[in-house]
Parts: sequence; C-alpha cells; structure tokens
Amino acid sequence: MADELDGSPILQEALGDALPVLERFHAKLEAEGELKGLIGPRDVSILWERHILNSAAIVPFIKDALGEDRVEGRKKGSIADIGSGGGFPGIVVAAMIPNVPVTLIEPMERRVEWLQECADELELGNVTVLRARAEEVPAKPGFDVVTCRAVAPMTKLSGWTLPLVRPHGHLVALKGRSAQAEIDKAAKEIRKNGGLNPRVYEAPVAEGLEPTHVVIVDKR
Ligand SMILES: C[S@@+](CC[C@H](N)C(=O)[O-])C[C@H]1O[C@@H](n2cnc3c(N)ncnc32)[C@H](O)[C@@H]1O
Repeated sequence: MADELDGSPILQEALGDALPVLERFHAKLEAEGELKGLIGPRDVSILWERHILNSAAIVPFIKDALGEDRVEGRKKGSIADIGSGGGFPGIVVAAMIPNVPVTLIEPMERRVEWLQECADELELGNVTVLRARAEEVPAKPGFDVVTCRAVAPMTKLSGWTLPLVRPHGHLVALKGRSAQAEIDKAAKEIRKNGGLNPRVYEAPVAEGLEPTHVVIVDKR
C-alpha cells in the first residue's frame, strides 16, 4: 500500500538533509512495521504524516533548547528519547540532528532490537539504545533534553522524565490536544520533580497538515 505523501515536495521541505535516511526508515517500517507490531495496519498509508513528520515537528523545539546550552558555552548537547517504540520521535530526531548523541530508552526487548537494527542500517552513529524503564536509568549526569511521544500522561511522565533532565535542561514532549489539561493536572508532580514553567506550543507539521503540540518544561 502506497503512502499518501510518497514523492510529495513537503517531505523535502520538512525533513531537509535527513530525507534520504528517513526514506530508508520509511521503507523499513513499511516492510516490517506492522508484522513486528510497531504500527497498526491502517498506519501503513500514513506513515509519513502520522509518524515521521509528526516526530520531525519536535526538532525545532529541541534545537532551540540545545541552543541555550551553546550560549552557555557547552559544545555538545545530549538527547534522550523515553519509550521510543518503533523509533518515534527518537530515530527521526537522531537523523535530523546528527551531530548530537541521542539515547533511545525502551524496556521491551523486541523494540530494543528493532531500534538497534534501525540505527545500524541507517548508519546513525549518534544513537545509543538502552534497554530500560526510564525510572531505572541513573539520574546523573542527566541529559540536556529529554523527549518522548505517547508514553504516559504528564502526571506519570513527570516522574519518569524530569529526573533524567540535567539542571537547566528541558523536557520537550510531543503531546495531543489535551496537552494543557495534562500539565494543569500534573502541576504538583512537575514541581516535585524539579520542573518549572510548563507550557504548550502548537508545532507545525507541514503545509496543509494539522499541527501537533509540544510541551516544554524547564529543569531547575
Ligand atoms: C504507545 S508506545 C509509543 C512509542 C513511540 N514513542 C511512539 O510515539 O510511537 C509507548 C512505549 O513506551 C514504552 N514504555 C512503557 N513504559 C515505559 C517506561 N517506564 N520507561 C520507558 N519506556 C516505557 C513502551 O514499551 C512502548 O514502546
């Protein structure tokens, strides 16, 4: 089944230099994703929009968050993606920000194998795959940016992700329409885990496509 956006010029516009690598990722997902239980049967024709472009929408926000570190004189940042599953947003982020190390943290063995295979086949030298639950990963030294998509509501996610963000780093999470309600509900957990100034941004996906939402929380 063909993808609705195969060959569309918006792919180049949204993914830039990472397009060739992400075309290989798309082909691999198309061939193996459903069989391996990583995507649903109806996702096959909307892989670009629902998964790859949706993940790519977070990249400008991550770059912004890392940019602040450069201002502070730190040369390299570090990114962790919690609960990467089939590689969203982690593999897409690693392809689009190839000069920054990206750690993919995922507890399920089969998904860990998939993620490692993707990193190897796509020659993403900046990817490390870690088989763990987020709450088992040592908090130190922490990551400059922790990201995630579709892992848990903010009430739970705060305790899983914020401890892994280094001081003055950021949680940058893809969220659905309920983003503001989720952070309102999780105000106590966010504060307790050292989070400050939680806020929601609308994130453009590509021209003509519905935008998504990004939650950003600063770490004390
Ligand atoms: C619904 S999937 C989302 C996968 C991917 N982020 C996406 O957006 O397509 C949730 C993923 O989170 C992982 N997960 C569940 N609990 C976790 C935890 N405590 N720490 C890290 N990952 C977890 C699951 O194994 C699963 O791969």
